[in-house]
Amino acid sequence: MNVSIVGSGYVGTTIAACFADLGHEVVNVDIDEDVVETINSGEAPIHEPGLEERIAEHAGDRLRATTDYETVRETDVTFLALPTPSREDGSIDTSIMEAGAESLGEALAGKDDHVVVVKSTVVPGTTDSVVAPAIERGGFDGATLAMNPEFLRMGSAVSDFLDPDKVVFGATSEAGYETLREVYEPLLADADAAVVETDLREAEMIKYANNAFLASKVSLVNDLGNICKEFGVDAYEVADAIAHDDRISGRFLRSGVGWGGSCFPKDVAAIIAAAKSEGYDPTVLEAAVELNDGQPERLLELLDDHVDVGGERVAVLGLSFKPGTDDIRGTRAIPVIDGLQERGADVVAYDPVATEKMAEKRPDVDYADSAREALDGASGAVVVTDWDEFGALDDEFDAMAERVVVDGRRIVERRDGITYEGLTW
Ligand SMILES: NC(=O)c1ccc[n+]([C@@H]2O[C@H](COP(=O)([O-])OP(=O)(O)OC[C@H]3O[C@@H](n4cnc5c(N)ncnc54)[C@H](O)[C@@H]3O)[C@@H](O)[C@H]2O)c1
Ligand SMILES: O=c1ccn([C@@H]2O[C@H](COP(=O)(O)OP(=O)(O)O[C@H]3O[C@H](CO)[C@@H](O)[C@H](O)[C@H]3O)[C@@H](O)[C@H]2O)c(=O)[nH]1
Repeated sequence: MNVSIVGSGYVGTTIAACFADLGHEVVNVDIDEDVVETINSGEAPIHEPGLEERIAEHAGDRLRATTDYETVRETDVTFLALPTPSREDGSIDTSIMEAGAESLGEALAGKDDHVVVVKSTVVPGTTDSVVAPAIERGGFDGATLAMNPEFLRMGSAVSDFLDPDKVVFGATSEAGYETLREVYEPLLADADAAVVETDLREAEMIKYANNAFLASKVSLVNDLGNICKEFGVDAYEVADAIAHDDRISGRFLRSGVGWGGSCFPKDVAAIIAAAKSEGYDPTVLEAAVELNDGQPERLLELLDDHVDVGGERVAVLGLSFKPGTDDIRGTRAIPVIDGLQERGADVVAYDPVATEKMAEKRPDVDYADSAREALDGASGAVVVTDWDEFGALDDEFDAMAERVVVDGRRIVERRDGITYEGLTW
């Protein structure tokens, strides 16, 4: 099939390269010329394992990128993979979606029909009441609308996309379902995935329910972990035991300093705001956010129990929101750094890949080139991200002025000679 994808970020580029790999002719449309050039030169505009090889193989052949929306006319179906950020009050900001949908409408004007699939995460009703009118404002009223939420994770985007546990097709007509079935046919032939066919609003809500459930699961395990800590109980032993109950499952059961990223904070905030706008207060989701917001301070209070950090050098190990990525959006490192600075500490931070991004955002922090350098002379260390290399730290701790380590991710090996505190164990 001829597939166009509007937006070449994490989602748009990943699905474009994967659809090309599955045999489709794919064009990526983006307003960013650098992104377009990068893809056309066979390189990946973002770092994801398996992406660069796929782009290198298909660019100039089954995969191309352009800033010219007119190209979508030659395709059978267009996926909108545009950002849906939060407004100040947490509600979804659809302005980028609307701008993209209007440009799409202009480009499609005069065509008989075209299937438009919303890939972005949008609150129930958006495809129908925001995207469709925007396409019409652009000048095209023949769109067959569909909604196909994406569940890939950063750091494993390609493998998550190619081997999903489910795919969700929301549509208003048989033509919409039929197109999605055809696009996904080569993927579903090899993957053991459930296919959920539903209406537009349900498809939109399934994405929020998925993220809200997982974020709340982590908040719940953090809540239980905080109780464990009060009783001197090891929350990880408890979690490993309850994980045997397949109604609970062992995934997303790692307690610690909380969840971040470009999706959980934004999406939980958006669905809370959407619920409130309809007059419903989602008590559990609000509590999940509150709990998450409190974990960095609990981490620092454990440090306070051992060191008065005012005027002291303190090492922050890990800056990305999770290992395997340089993404710092929603990272717990920011509230941890803020809390340390409020206490008058001299913060020195280290991350294997995210330092550059954090330095742009927070030039007020000192950055080290290695964990050893960050720990050198520090009167305390806090671990924010579970990078494997922190698990291998050993004599690096010997250079600390006071060997106090507070671990927010259960990654550092407890050892003789250091005062070790786990956040929930
Ligand atoms: N990042 C993830 O892990 C992930 C996973 C699942 C779902 N999602 C959802 O997918 C959507 C896209 O997220 P993302 O992370 O890929 O975004 P992103 O910010 O990485 O990329 C968006 C791209 O859209 C381009 N763009 C902006 N305006 C445009 C326009 N008018 N026309 C063409 N291109 C335009 C930008 O230049 C950018 O390259 C969001 O709704 C997000 O919530 C993201
Ligand atoms: O047991 C756990 C699991 C995760 N986390 C934290 O939760 C956050 C999110 O992690 P993860 O879900 O792996 O990262 P994302 O790449 O943000 O992926 C989420 O957000 C995407 C965008 O919507 C969805 O597509 C994915 O399905 C969903 O997992 C990170 O800060 C993790 O450190 C924990 O604290 N404990």
